[in-house]
Amino acid sequence: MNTKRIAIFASGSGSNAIKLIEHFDKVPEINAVLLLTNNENAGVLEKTEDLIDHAVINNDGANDGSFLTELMHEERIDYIVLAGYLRKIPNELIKAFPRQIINIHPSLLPKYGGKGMYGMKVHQAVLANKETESGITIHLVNEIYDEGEILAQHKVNLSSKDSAETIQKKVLEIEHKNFSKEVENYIRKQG
Ligand SMILES: Nc1nc2c(c(=O)[nH]1)N[C@@H](CN(C=O)c1ccc(C(=O)N[C@@H](CCC(=O)O)C(=O)O)cc1)CN2
Ligand SMILES: NCC(=O)N[C@@H]1O[C@H](COP(=O)([O-])[O-])[C@@H](O)[C@H]1O
Repeated sequence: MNTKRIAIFASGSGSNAIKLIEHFDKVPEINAVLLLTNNENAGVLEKTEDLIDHAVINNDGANDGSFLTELMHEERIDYIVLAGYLRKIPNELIKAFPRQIINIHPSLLPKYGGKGMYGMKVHQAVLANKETESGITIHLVNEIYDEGEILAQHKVNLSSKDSAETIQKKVLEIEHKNFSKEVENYIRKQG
């Protein structure tokens, strides 16, 4: 496999982005080369300033498919990995990178997905419905939030003692454990 270049998109604290960067530091054929965020105050920026190049865009840029496509081509990006990125990926970028944009969602899709379902909102909804399990979904990105082809799911058990915060903690734990490897496996499978 020729060396593949990954861009990571994140909007928040970036714990998954950091795990991805650390993981691919040890994978010679796959390089995480760019971190893009739509949030100039994102915690991920400070935490990764010495680890990876940054692209900070505003929400107009986040909505501009041709701008994002041009930027990804300029950086010779092969795969885009969304790690807590909260803006809709424009259709033009999806068309320019078919089956090359991967997202992680903190629930067992199709439950608890779609517009408005992100971060703690997901775990609050899971709690409110007294679910006995939750988990993560790693999927390809299409034009509709959280409806792309599912690549992998991993579950966690919940009890009546759980709060939204403890659910979030359990889910983050399996994200950190599984996301990087699932991304690596998928990229290797594409050759
Ligand atoms: N075209 C796609 N773009 C994105 C997808 C996708 O599947 N297709 N996944 C999301 C990530 N995500 C869930 O995994 C998600 C993120 C954000 C939202 C949402 O409702 N966002 C708000 C804006 C929030 C903000 O900017 O603060 C909104 O659109 O009103 C839903 C799901 C990434 N992009
Ligand atoms: N729908 C998208 C969504 O909710 N993504 C979720 O945002 C969190 C980002 O945490 P991080 O910034 O610490 O990686 C993660 O739990 C991720 O699954």
